[in-house]
Amino acid sequence: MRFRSPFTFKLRQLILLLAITATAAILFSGLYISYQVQKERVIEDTLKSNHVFASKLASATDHFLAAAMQQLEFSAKIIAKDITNTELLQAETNRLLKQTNSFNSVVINKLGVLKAASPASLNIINKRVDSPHSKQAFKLQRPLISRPYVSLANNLMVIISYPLFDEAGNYYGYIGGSLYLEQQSILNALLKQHSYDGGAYFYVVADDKTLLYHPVSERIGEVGQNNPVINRVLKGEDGHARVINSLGMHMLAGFSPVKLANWGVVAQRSEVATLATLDTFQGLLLKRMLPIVLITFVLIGVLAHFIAKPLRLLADSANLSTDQQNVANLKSIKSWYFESQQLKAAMLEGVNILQSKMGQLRQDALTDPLTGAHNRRGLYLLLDKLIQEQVPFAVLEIDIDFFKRVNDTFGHDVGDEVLKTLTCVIKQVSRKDDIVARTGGEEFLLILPNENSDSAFVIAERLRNEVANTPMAKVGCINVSIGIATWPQHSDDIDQVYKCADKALYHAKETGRNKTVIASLN
Ligand SMILES: Nc1nc2c(ncn2[C@@H]2O[C@H](COP(=O)(O)OP(=O)(O)OP(=O)(O)O)[C@@H](O)[C@H]2O)c(=O)[nH]1
Repeated sequence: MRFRSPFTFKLRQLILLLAITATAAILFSGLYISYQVQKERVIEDTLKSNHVFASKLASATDHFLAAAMQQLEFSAKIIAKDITNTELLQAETNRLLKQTNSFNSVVINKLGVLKAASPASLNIINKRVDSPHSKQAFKLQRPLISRPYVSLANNLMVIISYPLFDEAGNYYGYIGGSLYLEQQSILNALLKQHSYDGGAYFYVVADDKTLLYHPVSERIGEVGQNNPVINRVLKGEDGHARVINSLGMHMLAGFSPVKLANWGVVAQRSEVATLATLDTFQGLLLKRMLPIVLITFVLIGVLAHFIAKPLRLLADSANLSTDQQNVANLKSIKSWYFESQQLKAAMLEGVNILQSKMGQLRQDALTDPLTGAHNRRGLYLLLDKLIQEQVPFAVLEIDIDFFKRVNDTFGHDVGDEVLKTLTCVIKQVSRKDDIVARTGGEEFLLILPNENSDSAFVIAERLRNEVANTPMAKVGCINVSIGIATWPQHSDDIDQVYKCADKALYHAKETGRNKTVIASLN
């Protein structure tokens, strides 16, 4: 039995392992790479679209502010014609409110006294207004957009103002429009109409980082944290960036400045929300691919089985046994690809060589090397078979007469040639089923199956005469003496039969040689 380590893998398992590992590696690395590429793409697209959105909104806000400023300029020109006429001032502020619908307007003279307001409120006309914006407007005497501030009526607002000069060019004050940030205002209405969906939103910041607009209205008026995107947009930069917002979320932000007011618009979407669709898609892809992957694995398994089968069968037959069954098994293995065919051919060749070598060895073990006749072991094997099959036979013990003289006279080599020639003569006289054996120096046995003493005697005499009439090289003619015994007539013990034949031969020698003697039956 061959020893097999418990850690020895079979070829089929290895092919399977290799193929499945390779398939899984290709599949998952493909999925991973495609996910990464798509992720980068989606992020890039989102950043760009957020930037485009922020740019459009910033441009719309710029246009809105420019238009508001133009309206104020137009009113300023009308007022300049009769600047002390408070009715005219009131009429103009009323017209402005009506024209813009939610653009509350005021006229404030250079002393800070409110001269007209729409919607009109008796309580505030002729009252002093002391806002930072007024001070700046009086000082700069030019069109201005204020920073967000809390008004007397506790409203968070932005003022857009235009300077008023009389026809002589003397500075009078300014006409201003207020935009309420927390309440419904024309600015709010403008921004709200640009809804942004899919988890995206935008906000607008003033130059002091105050939130002018935010979808969560409670946050309007809040001063922005140290947000890099706000910092960049307030520096006038236009672009996009990945940023972490105040809640610690990774955001994909596009930003664009509102140049006229030095405000900034930021449109952003969380990275998680952006990639959620991609994750769902990837999950769906994996789900759809799973049956194909499983089928592939099954096919790999079947293929691995067919690839490994011939090699496994060859390995099972690789004991180089010359047993016929093993050789037949080896021949029946279907080697359907080159390597297994080569291996099978090599193994069959090896078995053939082994078979012929073993046959030769077996033959050598049973044959006399000088004459090619059976040796004693070969003879016994064949006799055992005859005895087993109960085939009667005669034993002829043949001995050369005075062979010593041949050796002494002509040498040992010539003696060897005589032994070989005698073997040929014995074989010529005998039949196919007879057994020729050399059992001693110049002693031969000829076994004649199915012959009795009498018929064996006739054959022995024919042989003796044939020998006597066959000249041997250098030596000339020689003679042989023959003793005959039969199995089972003389004895059913083969050794006893030999002894009988031996006795008969001895008798032939004693009584003059060159004769045949049948052993007596007693
Ligand atoms: N050349 C040769 N001679 C052998 C071989 N084996 C035995 N002999 C010789 O055979 C001879 C047998 O001689 P003996 O037993 O005295 O018998 P013999 O001379 O034949 O006389 P008888 O048998 O009594 O007629 C001896 O000289 C052996 O050396 C062999 O293989 N080759």
